[in-house]
Amino acid sequence: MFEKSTWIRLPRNVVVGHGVRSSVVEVVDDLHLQGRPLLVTSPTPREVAADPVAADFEAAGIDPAIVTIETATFDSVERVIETAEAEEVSYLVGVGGGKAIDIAKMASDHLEMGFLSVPTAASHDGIVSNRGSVPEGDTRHSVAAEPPLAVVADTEILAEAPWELTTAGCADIISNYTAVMDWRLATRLKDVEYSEYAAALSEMTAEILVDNADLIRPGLEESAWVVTKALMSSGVAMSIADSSRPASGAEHLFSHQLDRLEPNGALHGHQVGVGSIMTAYLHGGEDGVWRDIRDALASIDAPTTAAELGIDDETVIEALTTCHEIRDRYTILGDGMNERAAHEVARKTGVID
Ligand SMILES: NC(=O)C1=CN([C@@H]2O[C@H](COP(=O)(O)OP(=O)(O)OC[C@H]3O[C@@H](n4cnc5c(N)ncnc54)[C@H](O)[C@@H]3O)[C@@H](O)[C@H]2O)C=CC1
Ligand SMILES: O=C(CO)COP(=O)(O)O
Ligand SMILES: [Zn+2]
Repeated sequence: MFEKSTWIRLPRNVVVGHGVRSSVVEVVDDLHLQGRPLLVTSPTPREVAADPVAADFEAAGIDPAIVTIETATFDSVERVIETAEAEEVSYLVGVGGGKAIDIAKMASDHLEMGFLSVPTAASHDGIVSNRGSVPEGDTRHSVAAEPPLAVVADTEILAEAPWELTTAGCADIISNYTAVMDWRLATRLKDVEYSEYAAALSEMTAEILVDNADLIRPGLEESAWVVTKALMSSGVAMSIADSSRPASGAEHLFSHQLDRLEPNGALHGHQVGVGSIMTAYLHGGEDGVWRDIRDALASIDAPTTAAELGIDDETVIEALTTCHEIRDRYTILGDGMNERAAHEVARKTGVID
């Protein structure tokens, strides 16, 4: 008997384009959401977009509450939940980079409330996904969370954000190549659940981005458009898989470990990009696709070395040799690299000197 079932949760409205920030209230109306919103944001995105969105709500006769978080932690999720309860809000709007959006989606999951995603940076592929990513102690959780009811991505805001945020988003997408390699390996060796559709979508997204790399240039609003569409497509792949597997493999474990070792390190996307160069080497050796990944990253101004990340060589080696312990996710790192092997891959790929 065929007993398989799946439940894919995706946004109902996706609004992307120039000036669409001012459509948030209209989108709320289209979704028939009633009552007060709670805007969940972080300091800079608050100035850039959350305060203007709050003003749009006020102009429409809706009184929004607002909470500013600084970190992507369970404490922040707790603070947002407490604020939502105290302010008696009916739905949440995450306004910011990956951290604010992750916190909003996890809090709305707990509160059983709808949530809208309003990215202010094209820096990560959590804009649409139904996952949150949060560190706790020695580990990094990939938490099931509420997917957004709607995404409102204003390309004018995204294009005006610092350029490195956009290149980080590109690198987060390029890292899908190695994430999918790890996923297929884990399926073959450990029989982990696998979706050919999600894997294909994730790879195709990376491919389209790389093919359009010449359109990705600072100051071009079209770049924000190309990158944002890729970030959404990658997020949909995660939602189809109901796992971050299509977009997160060993290169993400490496980045998550760097976050622990060097809390003021580089952007998430930049770290996973450099990780991806090295894990591609581990998968394919000298003749594998690691050079293509490195060149694709370089072509969109993303870092390809530890020095460009601003992280010292020793920390890279420590992260490589310990990051398999971050979570129970089988990857090309297996049960861990030893120090000599880590030096070898980091040197051969030019990540360290
Ligand atoms: N849930 C998921 O599926 C995914 C989650 N993530 C998570 O997202 C986080 C990384 O996202 P990021 O956006 O890199 O981090 P972030 O949210 O810390 O943003 C990076 C910086 O950009 C600033 N910023 C944002 N918009 C700006 C604007 N318009 N102008 C000027 N500054 C602006 C922020 O204030 C912050 O300082 C990590 O915690 C990562 O684990 C990443 C990918 C997928
Ligand atoms: O960053 C992600 C995908 O780009 C997902 O994060 P996790 O590695 O925590 O699942
Ligand atoms: Zn990522």
